[in-house]
Amino acid sequence: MDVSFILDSLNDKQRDAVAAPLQNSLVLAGAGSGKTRVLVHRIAWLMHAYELSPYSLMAVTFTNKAAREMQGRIEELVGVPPQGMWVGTFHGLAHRLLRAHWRDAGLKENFQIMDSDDQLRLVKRIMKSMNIDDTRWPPKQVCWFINAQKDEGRRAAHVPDSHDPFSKGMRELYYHYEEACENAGLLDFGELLLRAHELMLTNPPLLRHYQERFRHVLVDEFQDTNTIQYAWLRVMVGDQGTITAVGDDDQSIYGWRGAKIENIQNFTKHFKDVQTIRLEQNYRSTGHILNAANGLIKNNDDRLGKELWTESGEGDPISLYAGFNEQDEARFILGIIKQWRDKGTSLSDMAILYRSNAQSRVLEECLVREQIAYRIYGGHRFYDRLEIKNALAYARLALDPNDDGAMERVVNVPPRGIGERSIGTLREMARDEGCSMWRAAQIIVEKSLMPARATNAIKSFLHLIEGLNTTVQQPDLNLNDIFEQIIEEAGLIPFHEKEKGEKGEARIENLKELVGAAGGFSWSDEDEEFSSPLMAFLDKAVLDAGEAQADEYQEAVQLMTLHSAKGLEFPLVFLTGVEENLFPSKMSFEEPGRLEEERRLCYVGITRAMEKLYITYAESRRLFGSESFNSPSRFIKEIPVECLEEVRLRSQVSRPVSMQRPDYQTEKNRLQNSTVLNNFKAPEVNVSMGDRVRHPVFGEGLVINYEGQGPQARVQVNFDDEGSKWLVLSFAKLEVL
Ligand SMILES: Nc1ncnc2c1ncn2[C@@H]1O[C@H](COP(=O)(O)OP(=O)(O)OP(=O)(O)O)[C@@H](O)[C@H]1O
Ligand SMILES: [Mg+2]
Repeated sequence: MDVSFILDSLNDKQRDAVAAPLQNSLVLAGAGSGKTRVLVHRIAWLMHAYELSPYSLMAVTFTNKAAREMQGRIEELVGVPPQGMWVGTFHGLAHRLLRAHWRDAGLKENFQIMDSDDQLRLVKRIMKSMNIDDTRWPPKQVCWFINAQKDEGRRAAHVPDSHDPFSKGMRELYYHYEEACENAGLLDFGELLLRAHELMLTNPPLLRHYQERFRHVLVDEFQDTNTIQYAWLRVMVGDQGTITAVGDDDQSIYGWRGAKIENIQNFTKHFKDVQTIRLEQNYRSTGHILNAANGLIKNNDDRLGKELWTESGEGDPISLYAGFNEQDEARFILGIIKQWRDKGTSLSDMAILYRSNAQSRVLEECLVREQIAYRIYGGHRFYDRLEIKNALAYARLALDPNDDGAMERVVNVPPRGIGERSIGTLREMARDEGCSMWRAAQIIVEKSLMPARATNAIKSFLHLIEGLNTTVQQPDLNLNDIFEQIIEEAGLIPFHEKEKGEKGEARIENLKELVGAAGGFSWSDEDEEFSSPLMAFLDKAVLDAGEAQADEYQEAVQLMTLHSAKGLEFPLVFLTGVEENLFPSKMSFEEPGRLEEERRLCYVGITRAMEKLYITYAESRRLFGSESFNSPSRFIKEIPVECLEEVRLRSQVSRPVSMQRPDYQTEKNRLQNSTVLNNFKAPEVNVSMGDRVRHPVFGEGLVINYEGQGPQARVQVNFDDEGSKWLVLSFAKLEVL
């Protein structure tokens, strides 16, 4: 068979990697140099040139979206889908193993996966039942501790004993947490990996089976594997199998979550006869974008060292925009998006990237106002929304009434007269009897242990869930019918109808969307390890959170954090909020090495852009409920100046790219000359953006923002002594200076 078509569209080095013998190899290369492309072609090559069955291949990607993309690209290349091949994230693959071998893994058949929100609730519950002071041991920190241990492959019993009371307390809580998870059949994300690793170590025949099956394992984004993931890879590959890993040390951005860059160095020691290949030609971005990325990352020490080059010409310089505040930044971005859209660029080819999820709100509001479709990755994701989680909790209870987490969530949602006191009694009883809250509720009803009203309320809840339990067991009901019944019988629609305004409406729409998503869920033969489609759907909702929204293929601007942008590319990219304290984040100043990780994150951001990159920052920003004035990020200064061009909406004022805070007079000119901002003039009181004003109490300040119309009109003034305040214009008695 002629297999040259697999190599045709590759450069020499990429070919070396793709057509290498069946051996261990490591491809180390910068962004956009074709690492992921090499993996796809390598898979095709193994199937065609070496006639390996897809069944004997496993590929690990970083997100579910990347896994789907990889499958699509293989199919495009070879004409048929790679059936039988395992492609997924570490979590997804571990989960698959555990569902298939739940008994060997020491799990309950209907074990449930917890997301971080469920995990936090569980920790809080445990701490409450132990009467532990959550100011001394903040529950979030407890979760953090537990997850960090799991990332390192440590169970509570493996955590070294310590004299320090804090560590001792943490270890103790970890023990109780493990026990609670075990009893309730709950697995957090870290547990999936840890358990899958243990499953292999403790079950030699099973391990042999998988080692014989997977002749070759492929890993993308290898630089971000943590200890337990790497250990699992090593076990799965064993002595017989081989592995291809591709990665870029300059894009290691998950150190804060336990990723170990040392895995790259250890790779050549742990695997035999590793062929190392470096790729240096970048096919993604223009020269200016690439030079900016190279210039920035040079400031990091301890790099494996590589320089990217491109044949694609210099392209447009990177545009730098100094927003007056976050509103202005968003307005500017929207302006550019509309220009590109009107010139014919698809909205899906545009991405807005930010450092932290909270930054998306202002951007989203602006997009909504302008009626531009957008899709948000991460943040408040579809399956994370309150109303969706409630409906899913009902479904979980219907499958397994002993799921305490689900029970706590919905036992009184909608309110049905089971108040905090009753729930407390249920909780206590469950603890004393060593049973689930469901069982405790049954006992209370059987023995009438509570006042009649409370008992009746609990009785009707039991009745409701038993009914749902029958529903989910009907073999001829589709998933969407099941969710329709759940929503109907639990009374979720009338509950949200009572909520005022748009919020309730949006929640009802989301519930309908859930029914739609359930209807569109396909349960393929690949999922044979699930005992029911509902269970497969519930797991997917946790693991796939946000990545598989119904509108995935609709044209929409893509919004995401820099962390979720890894591996992706877009013709037009906005890198926003590039300010000191935000990016690099304030936290990164405290821990050694973190600043370098932030710089790598910036490198990831810049290298997502193919044709055009905008970098924006705001001189004042309201975020996390307070106002701050940050200078432009040091990263901007590290970009070679010839790659940058400052955008001047404010034509008369010339401002070099500088790190200085602007003085007020220049600011005033700048604002008043700004085409964007001058559309906002207070109608009744004669105050304009950029005016110096005096307030009888707060003193002098500068008008920096404006909202609303008529009597509701408000201005934001940055007072010299009192900081920033929002004032209602009609009351504020401002005097323009
Ligand atoms: N030899 C080639 N000829 C043409 N285009 C190529 C070639 N190699 C890679 N590309 C294209 O360059 C872009 C970047 O490739 P790819 O995403 O595989 O890079 P990467 O190294 O995985 O990047 P990242 O580090 O960001 O994950 C893609 O659009 C890819 O199709
Ligand atoms: Mg890639």
